[in-house]
Amino acid sequence: MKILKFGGTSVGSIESLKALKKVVENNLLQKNKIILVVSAMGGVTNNLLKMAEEAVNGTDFSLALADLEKRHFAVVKELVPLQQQNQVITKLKLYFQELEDILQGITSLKELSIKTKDMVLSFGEKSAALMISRILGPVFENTEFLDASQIIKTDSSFGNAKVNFGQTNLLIQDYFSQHQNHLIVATGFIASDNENRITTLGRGGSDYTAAILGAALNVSQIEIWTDVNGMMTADPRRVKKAFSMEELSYTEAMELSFFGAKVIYPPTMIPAFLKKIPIVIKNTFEPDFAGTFIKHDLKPSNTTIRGISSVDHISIINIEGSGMVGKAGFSGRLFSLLSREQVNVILITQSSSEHSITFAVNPDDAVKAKVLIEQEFELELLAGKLEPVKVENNLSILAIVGENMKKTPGISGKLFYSLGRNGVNVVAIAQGSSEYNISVIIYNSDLSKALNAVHDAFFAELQKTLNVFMVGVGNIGKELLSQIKGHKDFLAKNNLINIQILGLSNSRKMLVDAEGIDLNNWQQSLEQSSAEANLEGFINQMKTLNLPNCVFIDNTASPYPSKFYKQAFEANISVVTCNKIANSAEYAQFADLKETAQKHGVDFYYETNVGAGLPIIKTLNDLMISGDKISKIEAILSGTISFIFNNFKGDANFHDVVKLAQEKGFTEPDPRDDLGGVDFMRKMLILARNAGFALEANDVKLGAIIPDAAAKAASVADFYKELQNENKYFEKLKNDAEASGKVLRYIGKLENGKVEISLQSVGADHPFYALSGSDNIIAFTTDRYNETQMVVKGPGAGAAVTAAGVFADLVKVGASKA
Ligand SMILES: NC(=O)c1ccc[n+]([C@@H]2O[C@H](COP(=O)([O-])OP(=O)(O)OC[C@H]3O[C@@H](n4cnc5c(N)ncnc54)[C@H](O)[C@@H]3O)[C@@H](O)[C@H]2O)c1
Ligand SMILES: N[C@@H](CCO)C(=O)O
Ligand code: NA
Repeated sequence: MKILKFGGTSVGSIESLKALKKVVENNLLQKNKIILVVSAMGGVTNNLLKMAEEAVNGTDFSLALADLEKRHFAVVKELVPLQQQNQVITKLKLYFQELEDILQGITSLKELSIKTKDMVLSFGEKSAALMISRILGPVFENTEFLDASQIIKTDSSFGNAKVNFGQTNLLIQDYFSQHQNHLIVATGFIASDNENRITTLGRGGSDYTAAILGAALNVSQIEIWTDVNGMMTADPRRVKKAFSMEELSYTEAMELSFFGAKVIYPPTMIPAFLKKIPIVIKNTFEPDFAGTFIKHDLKPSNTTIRGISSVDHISIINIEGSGMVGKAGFSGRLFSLLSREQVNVILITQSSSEHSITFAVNPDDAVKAKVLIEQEFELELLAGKLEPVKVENNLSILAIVGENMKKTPGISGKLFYSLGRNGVNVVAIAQGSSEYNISVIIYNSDLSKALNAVHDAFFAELQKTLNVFMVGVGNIGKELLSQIKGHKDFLAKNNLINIQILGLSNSRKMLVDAEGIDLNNWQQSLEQSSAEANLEGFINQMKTLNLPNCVFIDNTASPYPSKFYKQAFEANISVVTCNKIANSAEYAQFADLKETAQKHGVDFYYETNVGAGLPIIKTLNDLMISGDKISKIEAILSGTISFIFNNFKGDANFHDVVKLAQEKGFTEPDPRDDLGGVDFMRKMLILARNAGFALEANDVKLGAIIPDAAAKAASVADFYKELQNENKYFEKLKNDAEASGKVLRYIGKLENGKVEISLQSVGADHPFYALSGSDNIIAFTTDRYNETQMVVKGPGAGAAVTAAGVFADLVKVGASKA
């Protein structure tokens, strides 16, 4: 035998009642013996309460009452067979007449006791159960309505009555033994006291009815039919990746729903729990969903936590002072005061110095609690033994829950790492020694970010999402987006990293879409965006969305985005860039950026600043962190210039070779930066700084490659014009070198903390002689790589290799532990 309990949303409309009927039919088809427990139609309980209040205030409740009737009659007309409709409507009319009499009584007495409220509320359950029993008549002949208030007996604490189980169990067993061949549709929530006055069972009362019946009758299963797919791993309105749990223990259900999860209210399940009756949460609107099982004997789970619960709005009250230290009775006095005055304490933490106690309450109770405490401890406050009581608002609770957490080290580490890395400030912490639950109090504005970050961190079988905002979609940026598009699925599958582009900007337009930008037509979307580019606005939107695992990518050559890196770090957003400007401006800025990123536990990756995708920064960092000392770096770090010297052969024209380099995407957006040496200078400076030298740009001795007139041309067009004029000059350079069997190379050197870059002719004996295409080469001489240098060589410019380097940096952010 099974109990099927249907909540308000499952009985709230014609559609849902049709779905309910299907569920019942399916059960009967499978020859299941079932008992139904139903709530009032969705919204009816609140309407009844409102009517009662209108009645006591002397306002007119007749419209609301008429609405209530209409709602029920509409269902009857649609779902009850025609020949029985009158009979049902007559019965319902009797109920509503009785209800009206009571409401009128309330109006004349101007008094609404909890006792009367219970009576008013009972009409919601009674009308629903009566109506549903008639809807099911055609499905099963012997369908019977049961007013369960007749067999569930309680004390007289109206509003939240205590069940007298001895008496109740006998009455239940007796009733059902006499109705063995019936399909019973019972009211939830209502009961009666010894004088047969209606009582109600408090929060989650209909679930409680199901559990009471189930336990008394020793059923094999209790099904709670609702409008969601079971219990979810986190609040699905905030965490898109939340998923339904297959099963969980009673303890876990208890912990999870203590904060948040509204699917069931587990304390009501205790009768079932004591008898080890499994409870299944099912979806009336998706009956094929298997459901979430709450039971004993669970399968071994592969996750350490079962789920994350949260309470959106709480306030905390903090009491501290010397008056509390070592005072055994202090917390007793405090908490019995709060309990006596019906202030529900959600969570408590106390420091081991006993100097302070912090507890969380509903925001509605905060002021009341403060005043109560101030009265109770007036003397201590006056004597300065307690500090003034502090209330803090706009807070939330996030709790991770799971029985597997017990005796598993590393869980709190993971929790706090993911919160910390995402810049979520933890205001207070509580963990019960049962180790089933770690709760943190955080700012409400951080709750969504925190929930998503923690969900990503613990459900490792799920992908972690990187939320990316990118400025610069030119040569490099465009290629990067195409690489991401092509490789996204692979990363999701093999590295569990899901890359979402939420923001794009070029120098004209910008586009931010919190749902993610479709990479199949990003160009069109950006072009059609109504938002003009506005970097400050872009950054603000990125910060306001406050997402976890957020990354800002700068693919521009502009100094402007780098002004925002620090703000990004401060908002716990990582930065990945191929733009060299930030790291080659003043040393103080470079140092500050590195320090800020480190302080906020986020990443700052710029591998492509030097040698594009070649592992140069990484190699240098590896040498440094392993304690090696760099004594010399020699390098060719301009892909453009390499390409030019490697192709300026035979009767090639210097101007045309430079043009070709630009067309191939090797040059900077402004090729004067390459030919004038600035780009190379920046790279040497960045290397020197990463090698530990606090150098500035003007410490670099920069030798020229091109005559001044070209280097200082007012525009790119002028620059190319100048190059045409200088062809002879370059011919001569080349011929002179060739005459002595040498080639031209633009070489940078860092030695003894000094950097110089110069144009040299080198012979075949020089390691940099044989270089082709746009190759870079870098040779590190260090304490450990002394006799033979460590050399990295390969293509050091071009959209494909550069974008790949940026991409790898991005994935590195995703691969970090939180
Ligand atoms: N070409 C290479 O091989 C290579 C290698 C390593 C690093 N890089 C670096 O890559 C960066 C980009 O080079 P590119 O060739 O793609 O440049 P590009 O001119 O093709 O593209 C630059 C993009 O940035 C946008 N942009 C510029 N200023 C902006 C602003 N203030 N706000 C928003 N968007 C802005 C432009 O609209 C454009 O979309 C440069 O910093 C360059 O040094 C290039
Ligand atoms: N313009 C640069 C790109 C790589 O940073 C070069 O030619 O080396
Ligand atoms: Na590199």
